[in-house]
Amino acid sequence: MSEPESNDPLSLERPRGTDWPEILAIDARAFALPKPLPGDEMIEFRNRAGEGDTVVIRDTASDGQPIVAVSLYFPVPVTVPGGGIATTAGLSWVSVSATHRRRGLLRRMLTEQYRTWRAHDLPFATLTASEGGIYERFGFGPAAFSHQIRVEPPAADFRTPAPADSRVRYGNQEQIAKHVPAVHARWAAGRTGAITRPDTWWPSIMADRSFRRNSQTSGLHYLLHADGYAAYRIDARDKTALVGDFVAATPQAHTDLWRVLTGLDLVSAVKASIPVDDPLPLKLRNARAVEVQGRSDELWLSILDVVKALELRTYAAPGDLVLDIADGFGDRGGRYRLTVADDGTATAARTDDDAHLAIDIAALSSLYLGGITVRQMAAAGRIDGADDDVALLGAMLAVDVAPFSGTFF
Ligand SMILES: CC(=O)SCCNC(=O)CCNC(=O)[C@H](O)C(C)(C)COP(=O)(O)OP(=O)(O)OC[C@H]1O[C@@H](n2cnc3c(N)ncnc32)[C@H](O)[C@@H]1OP(=O)(O)O
Repeated sequence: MSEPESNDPLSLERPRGTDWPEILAIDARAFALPKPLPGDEMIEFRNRAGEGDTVVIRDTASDGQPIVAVSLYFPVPVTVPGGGIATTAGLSWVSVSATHRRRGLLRRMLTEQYRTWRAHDLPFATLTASEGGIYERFGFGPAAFSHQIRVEPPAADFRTPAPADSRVRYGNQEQIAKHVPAVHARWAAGRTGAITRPDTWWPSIMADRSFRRNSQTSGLHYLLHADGYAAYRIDARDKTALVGDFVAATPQAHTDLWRVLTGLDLVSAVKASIPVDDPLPLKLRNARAVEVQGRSDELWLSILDVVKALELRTYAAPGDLVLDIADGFGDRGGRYRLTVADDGTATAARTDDDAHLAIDIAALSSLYLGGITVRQMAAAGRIDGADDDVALLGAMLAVDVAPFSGTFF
């Protein structure tokens, strides 16, 4: 679709094949990166982008009609409470030229992307955010979180004795290619909030493309375990091991892999991003050996189709509530009845009945995976209703595992 308006030189369009080098250049500039992706990386990226939809805004009044903004989404599978895997619209590469910022171009692109998502019946949109203040106005809320940790190997004293065999081996290329995507998919299917990486993402990850590292770091070392893997690189400047991926489908794999990582000789510290409820500190005699240096919002979520989204997950307690949802951006606002049966499955429907609770779509999206509790949200004044109804919604939405996505996109 192309929509040049009569006197508006800024035209929202789908890109032409020849636009991609310019799109990548705009993106690198907007994200303050040193340079755009070269040859092979551009092709891999285009293959990913081709699975969704890209929009650009062209300044038709300028010489050469430069592209001044870009936004795209690709399908991103996310595991929801109960184990279902939902295809979400993964918004990414959102860039507006410094010359055209704060003139509504992001809003215009998102309005078009939102229209496309609704036309494709997608239940959610997701993103990883560059800044925390941008996306709530469009109905996104932070929904999964991670801890950035630092462990000094000598301080990591496991409560259990080391086995005679570590059960972990460094993998060669062939072993990595065979094992890693399969065990990642197995792990992701069992972890709320996890992203199952589409096939088109793996070539770039396996090739360890330049944008994934800097000139001071080694390539990725893959530690393989029957039920997991860890991929880390060494930063030569301070001899730290930077864990890029840590995937353990069983508690034993988690212990075995961490034991090897925290046993790396000549390494000053191991740094990783882990779920906020990761058991690693509890496996050590001194939990403070795992120093939490930061907490990030990993994955943002926006419920696009309230009925579909509410019915996709399962719930921890039965109940019946009418939610009055506010939406300042899209078409999601209104009252919905959520009814959860004894087996934890739900039905949802629009209703004219009186509401028990009022909440906006971004706050509900933040609660959806269980990364923020209803009690926290209510304490922040972002749910309105009687205490009993707040408590009931809290019991219904409760999860026993903190959501963790494990993939930046
Ligand atoms: C999913 C991702 O890709 S995250 C990456 C986002 N991109 C980047 O960070 C790259 C660098 N930044 C940019 O390219 C641009 O500054 C963007 C994309 C963040 C914003 O684009 P703009 O065209 O300037 O935004 P636009 O003018 O449409 O603003 C829309 C609204 O968001 C607000 N907004 C825009 N940027 C920000 C920000 N950084 N922080 C807070 N609010 C913001 C505006 O005030 C406006 O609010 P309103 O409509 O409610 O009054």
